[in-house]
Amino acid sequence: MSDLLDPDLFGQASIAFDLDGTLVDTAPDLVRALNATIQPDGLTPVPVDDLRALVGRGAQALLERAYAQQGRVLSPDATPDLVARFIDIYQADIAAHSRVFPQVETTLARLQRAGATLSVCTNKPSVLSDLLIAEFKLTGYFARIIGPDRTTAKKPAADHVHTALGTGHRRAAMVGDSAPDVDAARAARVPSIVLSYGYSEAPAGSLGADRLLHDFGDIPGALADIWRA
Ligand SMILES: O=C(O)COP(=O)(O)O
Ligand SMILES: [Mg+2]
Repeated sequence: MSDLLDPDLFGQASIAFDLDGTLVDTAPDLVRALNATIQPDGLTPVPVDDLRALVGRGAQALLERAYAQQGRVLSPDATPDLVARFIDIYQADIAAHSRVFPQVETTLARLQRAGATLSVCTNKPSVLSDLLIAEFKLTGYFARIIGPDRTTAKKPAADHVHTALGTGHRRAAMVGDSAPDVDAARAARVPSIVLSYGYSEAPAGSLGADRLLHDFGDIPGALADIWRA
């Protein structure tokens, strides 16, 4: 495989990436922080394998879903404190056991070298996203890191994808792992790629993305196919 991507194709492209389950395998630290947050409230620990059904719609949804899974209702009054507690615990050791997925860094570097604008479009709060990306020394790859608090409406809303992509590009794409990513891309009228290893509640192949990939390194080839079609 040639390392050089066609600058005519990629040089005018803007590509938005989801974070949890797409760029970084954050499940071990998310589940540790989640369990430390909910156990004092009498809930039983969530196994890491159950996390894929809970992640993808932000920190508050993560907690609400964990409560619902155990037949408990998270009262609106208690929610802000609980979200704050979760964020504190998670932030304190955000990258203890999380890992960047294989091929992410080399692929981002190839896309960047070809002139593509790269961004992050995540439902993870921006303060956590900035920190996590910095911990793994990936900040320099991204023109923008857009959490739900840096746009008018979060994924699956089109606005989130538009804010991440910016303006002035001729080609665009959204790369993610779950329904909010594909639905936001569709709403923004942008092609989507889904990585099968992520945290989708539904089977990744059923989400309706333009391409389903098993390896992050296959993204440039898939984008070239999509954009040349
Ligand atoms: O924090 C979440 O729930 C989801 O984050 P993501 O959008 O990067 O997958
Ligand atoms: Mg995700």
